[in-house]
Amino acid sequence: MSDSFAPDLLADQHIVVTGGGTGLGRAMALRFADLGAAVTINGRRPDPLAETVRDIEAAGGAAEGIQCNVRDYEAVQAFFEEAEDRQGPVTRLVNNAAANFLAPTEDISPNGFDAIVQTNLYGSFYCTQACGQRWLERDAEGVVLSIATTYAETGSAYVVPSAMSKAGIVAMTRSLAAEWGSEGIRLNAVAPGPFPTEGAWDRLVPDDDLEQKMRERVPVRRFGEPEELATLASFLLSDLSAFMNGEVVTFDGGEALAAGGQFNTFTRMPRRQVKALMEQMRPE
Ligand SMILES: CCCCC/C=C/C(=O)SCCNC(=O)CCNC(=O)[C@H](O)C(C)(C)COP(=O)(O)OP(=O)(O)OC[C@H]1O[C@@H](n2cnc3c(N)ncnc32)[C@H](O)[C@@H]1OP(=O)(O)O
Ligand SMILES: NC(=O)C1=CN([C@@H]2O[C@H](COP(=O)(O)OP(=O)(O)OC[C@H]3O[C@@H](n4cnc5c(N)ncnc54)[C@H](OP(=O)(O)O)[C@@H]3O)[C@@H](O)[C@H]2O)C=CC1
Repeated sequence: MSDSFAPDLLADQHIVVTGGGTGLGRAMALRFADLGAAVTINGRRPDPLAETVRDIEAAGGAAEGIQCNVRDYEAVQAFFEEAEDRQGPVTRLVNNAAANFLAPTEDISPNGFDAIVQTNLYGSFYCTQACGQRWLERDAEGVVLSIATTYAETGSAYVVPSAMSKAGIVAMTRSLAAEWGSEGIRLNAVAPGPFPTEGAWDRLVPDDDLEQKMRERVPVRRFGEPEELATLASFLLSDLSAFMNGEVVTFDGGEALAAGGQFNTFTRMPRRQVKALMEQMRPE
């Protein structure tokens, strides 16, 4: 994808992308490597990791894939040791790995709740803390970018463990932006709207009809493209955004805002019809 970033925007960076073998994580890993970064990705399944590493290397980039379950504190410690042994000090972190499913809240088992919250919230904390400890010890600057959701702010029916854990990630981002900012460590988050990845769609979009309804909720009448998110993430990890700290950037084609406006449903009607209705209501 062409963009106007300098081709070496992320040179000299070693960027960890959790869950970087698939979906949005993969798109970010590919872009970061294209902009000169050494990239280390993790995840539980070896095949997506190997495929993404292969694709990055084929494009001339540097990448390593290391299996890791971010729910496991010891595994996260071992992952960062291994990542730094292979490609040197980690300088940037993207908390992207996540778990989610649609479920009536009254039916969620303790294990189901744990699977989501431990991946999203604990996993992001373990990785962020591991990086923060290293950067503080080394007196090194660093940047953490976490992938949240728009419903971290509003809440959402049927994805309660995800909403709870993403809200926790936003709280971590804002808290550590204050705590570590003076040490040269910045933390920001992106709150994406719908991006049709296999991982999300298999678990969250039951059929074509609902997919169409989801699309119509977005004012720009389309879903996001992973490459668009990768472009924003590249900016947020680079020094171009050096003054941005503790921010949550909504990236959803206007979907979340539109959901709240009292009269936004009029935008689903043909504009000519809306104008006629409004004309009728004007006083003589
Ligand atoms: C479109 C707008 C987007 C909105 C925002 C999107 C946010 C996202 O996060 S999209 C990313 C989606 N990607 C993933 O979720 C990838 C990772 N997911 C998984 O690995 C699984 O889906 C997982 C979350 C279920 C975890 O898998 P695993 O660790 O292998 O665990 P188990 O299969 O053993 O299940 C654990 C536990 O959870 C219960 N469970 C699984 N699926 C459901 C379900 N659909 N409804 C209710 N409960 C479910 C399962 O039964 C287990 O509980 P117990 O039976 O009590 O042991
Ligand atoms: N797609 C969308 O519409 C939206 C996505 N998001 C967020 O974007 C991010 C990426 O999602 P997306 O690309 O769509 O979905 P994916 O399912 O493709 O991505 C999730 C990734 O996380 C990895 N992962 C899951 N559990 C663990 C674990 N315990 N340890 C390590 N890695 C794990 C998965 O690999 P593996 O299973 O091999 O471990 C997978 O690579 C997530 O944070 C999601 O919440 C937010 C809003 C909207």
